[in-house]
Amino acid sequence: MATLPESALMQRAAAGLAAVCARVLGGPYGSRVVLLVGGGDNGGDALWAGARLAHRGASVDAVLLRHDRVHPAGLAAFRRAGGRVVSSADVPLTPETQRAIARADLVLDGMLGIGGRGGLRDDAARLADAAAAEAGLVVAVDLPSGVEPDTAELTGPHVRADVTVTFGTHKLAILADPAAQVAGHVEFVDIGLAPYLPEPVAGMLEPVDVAEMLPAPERNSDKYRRGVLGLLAGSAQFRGAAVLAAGGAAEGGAGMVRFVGPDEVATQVLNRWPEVVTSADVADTGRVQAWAVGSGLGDGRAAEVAAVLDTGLPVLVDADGLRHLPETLDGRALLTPHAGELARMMDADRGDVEAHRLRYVQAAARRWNATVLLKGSTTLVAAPDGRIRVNPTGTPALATAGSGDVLSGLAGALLATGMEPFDAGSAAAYIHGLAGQAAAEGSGLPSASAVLDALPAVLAALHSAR
Ligand SMILES: NC(=O)C1=CN([C@@H]2O[C@H](COP(=O)(O)OP(=O)(O)OC[C@H]3O[C@@H](n4cnc5c(N)ncnc54)[C@H](O)[C@@H]3O)[C@@H](O)[C@H]2O)[C@@H](O)CC1
Ligand SMILES: [K+]
Repeated sequence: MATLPESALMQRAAAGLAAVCARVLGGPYGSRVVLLVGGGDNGGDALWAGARLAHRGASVDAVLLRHDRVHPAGLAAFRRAGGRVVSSADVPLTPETQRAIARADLVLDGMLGIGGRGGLRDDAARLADAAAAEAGLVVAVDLPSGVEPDTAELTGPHVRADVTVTFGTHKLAILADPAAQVAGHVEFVDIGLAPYLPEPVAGMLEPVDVAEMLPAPERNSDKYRRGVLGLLAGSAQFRGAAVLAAGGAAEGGAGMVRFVGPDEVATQVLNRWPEVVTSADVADTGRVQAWAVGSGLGDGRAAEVAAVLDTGLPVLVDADGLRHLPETLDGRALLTPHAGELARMMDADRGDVEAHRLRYVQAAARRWNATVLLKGSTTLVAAPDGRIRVNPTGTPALATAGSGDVLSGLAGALLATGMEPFDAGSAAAYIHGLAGQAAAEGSGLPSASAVLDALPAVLAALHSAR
């Protein structure tokens, strides 16, 4: 801001914001727009964008949260463009403002942005409710007002947006749950901040990042170059888990899978994946480069999990395997709990974990000195050194039995190629999410087997993105 004329950044933000609004309205001419305007620069963005929409023929009303604190230049521009203020001093929610919201094609939420803390209060909360209940589209300016910008938590009343237009850089609150769940579709407006931004607190992979992480299939590849995975999964009770995890590894590019388990499970794995080699004991398994343990293991089997952890190889621990973790690990493990499993590991309440996903995943990574991948609608991956990645792919349709087993085999296969656990976990979550999306396109609510079937095409597309 110091290098630019006054309000230059706000003008860039408002121009991008107005363009998105115009697009979602299908053209602003003749549409009704209501601005909810807070006292800070977030409100200023809304007023400047409202002025642009009014210039293009929209009928724009503004509800000011506080008449004594409003962006002065933004308000002046809004009035010059023909915009009307429909609230009266310090009474934002009147029958008139309520009517305006109910009639609006689009409500632009400019109450709070990155300066907001602690949720919406009183009138602001009631305006958010009115917009959610009655308005057409709700477009949030920068962030849905009331969410916690830096922790992605919901600590009080907040806006529920259909679209969020964010400026300059992505904020955690629009990437990570629970806050991301109220952001709707996210549009990014570049206002030229990139050279000035500090190191990011979290990363998000793009297709080319994942493609570059994957080992290139080489002509002279032998199975050890592609990675050999040891798999300790499944039980008499949960045989399918072993079949799906083996499939995740086999379809995920493993050079070979060495399965350990009781005969009745091994038979079923072999029926589906004849390329798998089986043995009855961890000690009898031939050479492997990484292990995946835990999917469908059931209770017990602690000694086998301990034997795997003792090998000193990179190990992925999933599901029931997470019951048998030692006090600490050696930094080479990848733990893949869902919120319920993480709650049990941390002796916490599941609801508390869901409300503070970022905090818990980082705490677990520190506590076990391991990379922790927390599954869920937005998967988070935390390294013990504090790095965080948020996974952008996936679909709610992935919340299906066996989907986690596929992920564990796939992530294990990537570990076996020599990728560090942080990369293996985040790349696997990315690929698994894409496979879920592809499978959902086919059938709406795909089974875990359908996700598995989608893996080869997704991997082939990523390889060609290099
Ligand atoms: N910083 C930048 O480079 C840019 C910022 N822009 C906009 O400016 C916004 C940030 O503006 P501000 O820093 O003025 O802050 P906000 O507009 O987010 O919030 C205004 C003020 O409200 C108060 N407040 C905090 N929590 C509250 C609560 N729960 N209830 C009521 N009041 C509360 C605080 O004093 C805060 O400073 C961004 O989100 C973005 O929309 C854009 O104009 C583009 C450039
Ligand atoms: K906002």
